[in-house]
Amino acid sequence: MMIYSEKAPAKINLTLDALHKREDGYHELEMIMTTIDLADRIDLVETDDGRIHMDSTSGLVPLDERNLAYRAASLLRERFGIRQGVRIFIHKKIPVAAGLAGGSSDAAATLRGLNRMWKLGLTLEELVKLGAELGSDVPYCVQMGTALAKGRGEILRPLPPPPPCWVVLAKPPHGISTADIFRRLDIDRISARPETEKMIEALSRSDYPAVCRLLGNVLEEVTLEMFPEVRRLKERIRRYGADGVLMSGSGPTVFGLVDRESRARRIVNALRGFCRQVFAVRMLGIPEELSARGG
Ligand SMILES: C[C@](O)(CO)[C@H](O)COP(=O)(O)OP(=O)(O)OC[C@H]1O[C@@H](n2ccc(N)nc2=O)[C@H](O)[C@@H]1O
Ligand SMILES: Nc1ncnc2c1ncn2[C@@H]1O[C@H](COP(=O)(O)OP(=O)(O)OP(=O)(O)O)[C@@H](O)[C@H]1O
Repeated sequence: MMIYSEKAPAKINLTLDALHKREDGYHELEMIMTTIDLADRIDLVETDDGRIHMDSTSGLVPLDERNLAYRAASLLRERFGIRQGVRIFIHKKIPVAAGLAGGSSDAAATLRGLNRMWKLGLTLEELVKLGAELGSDVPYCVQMGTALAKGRGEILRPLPPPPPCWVVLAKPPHGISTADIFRRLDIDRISARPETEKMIEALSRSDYPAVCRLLGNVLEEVTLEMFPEVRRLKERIRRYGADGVLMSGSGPTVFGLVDRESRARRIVNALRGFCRQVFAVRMLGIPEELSARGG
């Protein structure tokens, strides 16, 4: 029995800007995302019953067609007339409904893995296009690394990786509905927008202080207003010594950037009493680090 394993890493937003609301109800976005060393693992095994089976170490993810990984498999089966079935096992490490693109990354890893298993011969570009049919974050998750994403998230431009540093993440206990946060966003009342171009320049110079200073996310105001504990968590991470702090995606996960592992560990220990899900991980913005399969 052959197992096809794929690593499904989480992302964080270094910037997130919403330019306007579109006719299709989605928001025109401009955001910089980078991959971090916090990952699910997807194991795929072929079955001959022509069905999609799902299982997971987490009780928090749906195990039917509501799961984005299920939908990824279903999309490939229909589009390419595949008869075989598949058993998808998700080893869940990424917190659910956290703003870290966990479900999207699982779907992207499923696309990559099934492309190998079913020998579809699809290029990364073709997989990115298929990913766009599944969700706004899926195209980026197919590609991984550091990228500027525009449109709904499907127009991608690779960027240089962030300077080497540590990321401390804290996820408050409740999950957040992305749709809910976008619904409450008032585009005309955004008080501070990230300077996307300057962030791109900072990445090109590998300028760590500038990257920390330029972190920005227009959804933060909305989420912080709704959940004061997320604001307090953010303040705490800064107080404990992070060089830059931001909420990722629509939240509620908040992250801090730190230049040394010892400082990252210290912040994690200080946060433990306030938050159950705390992690210190490295950025994975470099392509060689991402090409290692499995995990
Ligand atoms: C906030 C981010 O996480 C940033 O990375 C993503 O843009 C959200 O990505 P996602 O969870 O894959 O999003 P989807 O499942 O496509 O959309 C969830 C909901 O978010 C809102 N949404 C999402 C993306 C976008 N560009 N504009 C939107 O308004 C829509 O109401 C949509 O119904
Ligand atoms: N494979 C999956 N892993 C986690 N959640 C999934 C998965 N498939 C579907 N879901 C559903 O999607 C919802 C959002 O979960 P997810 O962890 O992807 O959120 P997120 O990290 O906020 O995503 P994003 O940053 O892309 O908005 C969950 O409430 C869950 O019911």
